[in-house]
Amino acid sequence: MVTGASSGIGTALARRLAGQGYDLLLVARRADRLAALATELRETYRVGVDVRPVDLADRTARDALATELAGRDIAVLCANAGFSSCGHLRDHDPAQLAREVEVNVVAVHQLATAVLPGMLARDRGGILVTGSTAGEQPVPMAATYGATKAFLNSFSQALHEELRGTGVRCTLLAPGPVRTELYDVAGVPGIRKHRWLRWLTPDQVAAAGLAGLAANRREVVPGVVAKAQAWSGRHLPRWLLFPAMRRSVLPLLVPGGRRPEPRDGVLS
Ligand SMILES: NC(=O)C1=CN([C@@H]2O[C@H](COP(=O)(O)OP(=O)(O)OC[C@H]3O[C@@H](n4cnc5c(N)ncnc54)[C@H](OP(=O)(O)O)[C@@H]3O)[C@@H](O)[C@H]2O)C=CC1
Ligand SMILES: CC(=O)[C@H](N)C(=O)O
Repeated sequence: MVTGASSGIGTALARRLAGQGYDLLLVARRADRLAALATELRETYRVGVDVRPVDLADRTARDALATELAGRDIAVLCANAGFSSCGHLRDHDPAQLAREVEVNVVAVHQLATAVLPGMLARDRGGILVTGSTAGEQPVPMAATYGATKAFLNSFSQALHEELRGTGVRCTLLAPGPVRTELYDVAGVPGIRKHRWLRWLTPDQVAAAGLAGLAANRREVVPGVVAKAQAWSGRHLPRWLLFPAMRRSVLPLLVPGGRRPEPRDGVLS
């Protein structure tokens, strides 16, 4: 099962799993994209593909999905769907920020806890959680996003350790910059012009994540930039890290490309 299969890393995960012969259950909101991907995967790899067009921010729809999953033999859960709000927190609709928490955090937690008992009963299974290097430090201009990813990075690594000695595994996939629609959704498409971020493709990230899950690794941080982000997020004191972020990535996280000024308060 792959959430966020209609785009980016999720589509790449689905293609790679289909290539390994897995039947698939694809989840996202855009039914047309899921249907097109399902057709492609059935024709290319001769696997069975079901689609569930579900808004993971919708508790009722999510409950129904979780109930279905709890009753099915799910071999691999890729809890990947997510999105980011970028810019000042004060400029965002609180309801949309709450949806970000629902999709990025609550849905991942709910789906993982739904599949886990069945996996443990079969003593077999894998959960790949797409967190982020953004979870390794607070991220001004993406405050909600960074906090949701901090939850995922923590949760998935803790679960990895809890599952030691069982046939079930959990791996954190913590990418850095990946060339996907995430930045269009966040209103900062121009960030992709910045080549120094050494953008990875969704397929490179999906391949690394699935290889890490197969090897039962605690975490996978694909690429040089992501490794540098993760290291600095974990080890640099905030008084050094925040000024460095102000000079590098934070101005790129402002919708409309406006450079944040010191008078903006949170950045001064
Ligand atoms: N791109 C990057 O640089 C990085 C991305 N990540 C993470 O990777 C994951 C995948 O993102 P990425 O591929 O980059 O971005 P995309 O925007 O390309 O894909 C996001 C996916 O999440 C799905 N999604 C979003 N909101 C919902 C919702 N309410 N209900 C169901 N599905 C939803 C989208 O489907 P639909 O719109 O059809 O519902 C889409 O399939 C995310 O968790 C992201 O945080 C982590 C680090 C870096
Ligand atoms: C910009 C980034 O690298 C970050 N990992 C993200 O999650 O978007």
